[in-house]
Amino acid sequence: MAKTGLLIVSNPKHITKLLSDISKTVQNTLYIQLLSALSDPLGSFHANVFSAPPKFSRTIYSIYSQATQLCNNLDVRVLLSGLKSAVPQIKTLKPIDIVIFDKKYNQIEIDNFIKNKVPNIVLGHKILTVECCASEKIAPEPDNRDEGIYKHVCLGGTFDRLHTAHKLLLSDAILRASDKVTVGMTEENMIHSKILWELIQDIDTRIEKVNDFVTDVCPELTYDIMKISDPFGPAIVDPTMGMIMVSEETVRGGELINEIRRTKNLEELKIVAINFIEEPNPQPKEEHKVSSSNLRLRLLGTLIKPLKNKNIPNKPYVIGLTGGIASGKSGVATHLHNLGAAVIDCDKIAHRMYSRDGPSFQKVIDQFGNDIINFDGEIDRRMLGDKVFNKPVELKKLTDILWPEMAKEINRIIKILPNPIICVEAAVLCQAGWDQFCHEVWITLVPQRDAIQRLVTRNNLDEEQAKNRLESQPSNKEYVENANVIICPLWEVAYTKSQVEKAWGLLQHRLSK
Ligand SMILES: CC(=O)SCCNC(=O)CCNC(=O)[C@H](O)C(C)(C)COP(=O)(O)OP(=O)(O)OC[C@H]1O[C@@H](n2cnc3c(N)ncnc32)[C@H](O)[C@@H]1OP(=O)(O)O
Repeated sequence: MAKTGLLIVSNPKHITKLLSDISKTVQNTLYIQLLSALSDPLGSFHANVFSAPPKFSRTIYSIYSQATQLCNNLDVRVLLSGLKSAVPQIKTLKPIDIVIFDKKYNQIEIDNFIKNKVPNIVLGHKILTVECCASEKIAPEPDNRDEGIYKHVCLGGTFDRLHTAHKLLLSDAILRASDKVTVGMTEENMIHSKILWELIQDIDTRIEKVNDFVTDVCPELTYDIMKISDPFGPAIVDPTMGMIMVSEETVRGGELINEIRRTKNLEELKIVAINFIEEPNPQPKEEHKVSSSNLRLRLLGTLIKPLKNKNIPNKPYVIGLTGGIASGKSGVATHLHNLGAAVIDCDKIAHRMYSRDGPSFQKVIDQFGNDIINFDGEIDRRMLGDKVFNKPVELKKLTDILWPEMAKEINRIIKILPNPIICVEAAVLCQAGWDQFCHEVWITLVPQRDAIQRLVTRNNLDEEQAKNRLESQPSNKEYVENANVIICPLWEVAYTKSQVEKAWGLLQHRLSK
């Protein structure tokens, strides 16, 4: 299979057939160059079949929405330079391994075209012709397209895991800009309300991906891709901006920007809204439009980080299950148990360590005093909890006593359990360094506000106490950094179970290798 393909489209109506065929031929990136149907032979390449950029908008919408349905595994990039003005050559950042035509040309035409128009092509490249008839259906065209071209166009967003709807938004902005496009990229303070925000790519990665795309599809424009920490960015102060691209659901944001511009005697921005691209195969909890949230949801249960080689025996296979307080670890452990894993509950091991006959009983009393002893001679865990939760120094004194004994006990149990897969459930597994004896780290993740709510109802704590408990633990972001697999038990039990089953199935697949 070729890594990077260049598809030369003489008639966009062929796209459906072309994309279905090409997804079997090209592996990573597919560039699409729209070629004028009137520009035969290929030698006179420049686009003139479409008269003005708004018409390209419809074609590009159609291509990206069909790409979503037919070859979502490919990074599809519709090249825009030739659509804005005649350009002598097709420039691409990645070298082309295969050129695909949608109609037959003779060998001399093809050779000349490749030689003159495609400078970034690999030696030994392939040529493919997919002959098409013109009757394929085209995706619905967006309505109310605006006709104007503006010197400086702006847009903003999070642009997590750049997908076809982002590409469409950026492409439309590029088509409508004569000089410059400014892209405002939301900083972390603006993303906390998003679903699974902890999985959003870091801002530098997001900027890099957007920059890579825009400079690839249209290197002629100037781009300013900047971080923004409020919903307006430079759009409320920059007098050179003339237009803002928004999505259907952020039109109100554009209007707010204009309200502020009016107060500063700045000209209002033309607001152009782009239609959503429909999600062809929405799964439970997913939106019906192409979205980054859907992509993040799809990560649940999958291996999000490669496994490290650890110097531990292959068998049994140990999953370290960790996650914040009240994040649903025990529920996930139960699902794993039902699937055949043995579960070691480290909270219970800790309790055993300082039970009256346990190895740490006296040390804990010596450290925290006789007043934590109950009427039955056992340590009162609630009292001990009050002494250590949200008091990092005190908690460390307790864990310094307990963890070494617990680690010994856990490793002893791992050795004697008959199950091929063992789950070690521990709230602060990685902080204790116990990920060292686990082959994988799985985490449970729920938003902080939900964990607080669970603690209030489940543990009978008031909100202040619940917050204190949470604060004595690592943040969700820290958990995510250590995770190989993430489960989000935020919704109904059946959905959590389906995530665990997915993760289990993928684990079996990994183990079979
Ligand atoms: C490396 C590990 O993760 S081992 C498992 C965690 N245990 C320890 O670190 C031992 C120290 N902790 C303890 O001895 C007890 O938790 C006490 C005495 C502080 C409190 O006892 P209890 O009130 O009975 O609470 P319990 O042991 O059920 O723990 C309550 C929650 O705090 C979590 N927790 C316990 N210790 C810690 C800790 N050191 N850091 C962060 N969270 C902790 C528990 O995992 C549990 O989470 P969950 O509600 O999501 O299941």
